[in-house]
Amino acid sequence: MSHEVRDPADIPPFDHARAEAAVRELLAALGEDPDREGLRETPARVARAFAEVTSGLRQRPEDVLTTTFDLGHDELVLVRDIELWSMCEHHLVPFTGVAHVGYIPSESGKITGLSKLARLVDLYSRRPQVQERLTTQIADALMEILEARGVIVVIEAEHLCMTMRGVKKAGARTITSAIRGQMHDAATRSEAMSLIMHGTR
Ligand SMILES: Nc1nc2c(ncn2[C@@H]2O[C@H](COP(=O)(O)OP(=O)(O)OP(=O)(O)O)[C@@H](O)[C@H]2O)c(=O)[nH]1
Ligand SMILES: [Zn+2]
Repeated sequence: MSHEVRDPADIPPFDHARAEAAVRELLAALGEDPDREGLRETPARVARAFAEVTSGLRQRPEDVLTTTFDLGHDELVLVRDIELWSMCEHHLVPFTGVAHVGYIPSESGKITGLSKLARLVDLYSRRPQVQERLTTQIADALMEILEARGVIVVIEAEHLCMTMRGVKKAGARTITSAIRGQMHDAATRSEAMSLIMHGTR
């Protein structure tokens, strides 16, 4: 059993017909009549919805972190409270919360557009995920593509698999973090963590 994440180039196109057939089969397994009026279009709708929320499987971070400029800015850049919706790979139900993404640019000051950080969060969120992997993938992409000297990613999310079913602990929030490079420096990390927790107020 491989835990390797597959390269987007090796992932076949989304198979709408197969997804529809599977949803139809699931409805039948529930004891529902997939041909009753309210459900007739459901397999096609669910297939489209899944195509959308897994579209990140076929995207590469390089495609998103396109706009980079050398501004010569080599100090911390941090975007807080990036809304995220992902899907837990264990139950295929959503987890939702916020990501805080900060990086210390390369020596030359290679930076990216701020919206690209949110696009990166979206890209990795739109895959069957676990929160830990989502967190590290964002951090690793920034280190690699921006050649950042340091990165911090903190994600705080609520998993519907823990609230709507199972242990049913509404409000329980899971916090994960990934720290890379110079962000390991105690003073830098504590500055970033304080900005994440309190902003500048
Ligand atoms: N580490 C980690 N666990 C997750 C994530 N999303 C869901 N899980 C957990 O995955 C586990 C799957 O456990 P199983 O015992 O196989 O599944 P289950 O019988 O449905 O478990 P319960 O949720 O406890 O009812 C559960 O404990 C979930 O809370 C995630 O992003 N990271
Ligand atoms: Zn789950």
